[in-house]
Amino acid sequence: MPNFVCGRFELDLTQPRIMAIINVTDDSFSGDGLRGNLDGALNKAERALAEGADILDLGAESTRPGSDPVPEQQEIDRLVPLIEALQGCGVPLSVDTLKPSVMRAALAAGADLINDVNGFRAEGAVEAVAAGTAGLCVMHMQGEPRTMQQAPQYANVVDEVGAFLVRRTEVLLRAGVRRERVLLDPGFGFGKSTEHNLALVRGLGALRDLGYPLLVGLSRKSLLGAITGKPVEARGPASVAAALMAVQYGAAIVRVHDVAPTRDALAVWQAMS
Ligand SMILES: Nc1nc2ncc(COP(=O)(O)OP(=O)(O)O)nc2c(=O)[nH]1
Repeated sequence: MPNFVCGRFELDLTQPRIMAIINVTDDSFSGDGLRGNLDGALNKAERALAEGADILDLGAESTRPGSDPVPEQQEIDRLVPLIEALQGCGVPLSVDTLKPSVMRAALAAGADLINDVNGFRAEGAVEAVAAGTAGLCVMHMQGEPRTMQQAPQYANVVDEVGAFLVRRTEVLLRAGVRRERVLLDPGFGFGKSTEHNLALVRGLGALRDLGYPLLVGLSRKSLLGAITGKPVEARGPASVAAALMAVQYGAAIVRVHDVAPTRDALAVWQAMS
C-alpha cells in the first residue's frame, strides 16, 4: 500500500494509526469540547502527542445528531490560532469541517488534512482542496447532522455507502487530486441505525477493497451505548474494543478520544497478529 500523502507528511499505513480528537466546540456529543479554549486545546493536543497520536483532528463545529451549524467565522477564529500554535508539533494536523471557506483558511494556516463529514459535497469544497497535497478524508453521511438520525433508510447500507464514497472520490480525482491523498470513512452514526452501524463494521473489508485507506470513528458513539448500556462518559473500554475490531476488519486509522488505551491495545494487536 503506498504511503498516505497528507500535506507535509507521508504516513506509512502498513501499521494502524491513531487520529486524536481535539474538539474546540461548545457542544460535542462526548462533552469533550473545549469551547474555543486555546490553552485547553493545546494541553489536550500535547497530551495526545505524548500518548502516541499519529494525527490530531481539530474540530470547531459539533456534528452530533441534532446539532446546529456554527457560523463560519467562529469556526475559523477557533481553528486558525490552534493550527498556527501546533505548527511543528511533528504530526499531521487534520481539520474537521464541511465548509469550503473554513477549509481554505485551515489550509492557509498550515493544516495537512481536511476531514469532511459531508464528503466534499458543499458548493466550492472540491475547488477549495483540489490543489496542493493536503490529505482528504471523504466521509459518508445520510442527510445532515440536525436530522440524520430521525429515520435512516438503506436497501443495502454497505453497498450504498461504498457507492457514495466512490462517487465522491471520482469527483476529487477528476479535479486533479492524487489518489494517495484520499481516505474513505463510512461515517458511523451519521444517518445510521445500530443495525446499519454493525453491518458497516462487518462490511469494512468490502469498503477496504475499494482501494483506499479507511478511517473509522466509533469512539464513545451511541452504537457502543446501545451494545453496552453505558453512558458516553463510561464508553472508554468499549471504544478501545471497537477500535481493535475496526483495525481487525481493515481500518488503517482509528479516530479516538482516548489515545493511550488505544495505543496499548493496538500494540497488543500488532504483537499477536
Ligand atoms: N472522519 C470522521 N470525522 C468525524 N467527525 C466527527 C465525529 C463525531 O464525533 P466527535 O467529533 O467526537 O463529536 P462532535 O462531532 O459532537 O464534536 N465523527 C467522525 C467520524 O466518525 N469520522
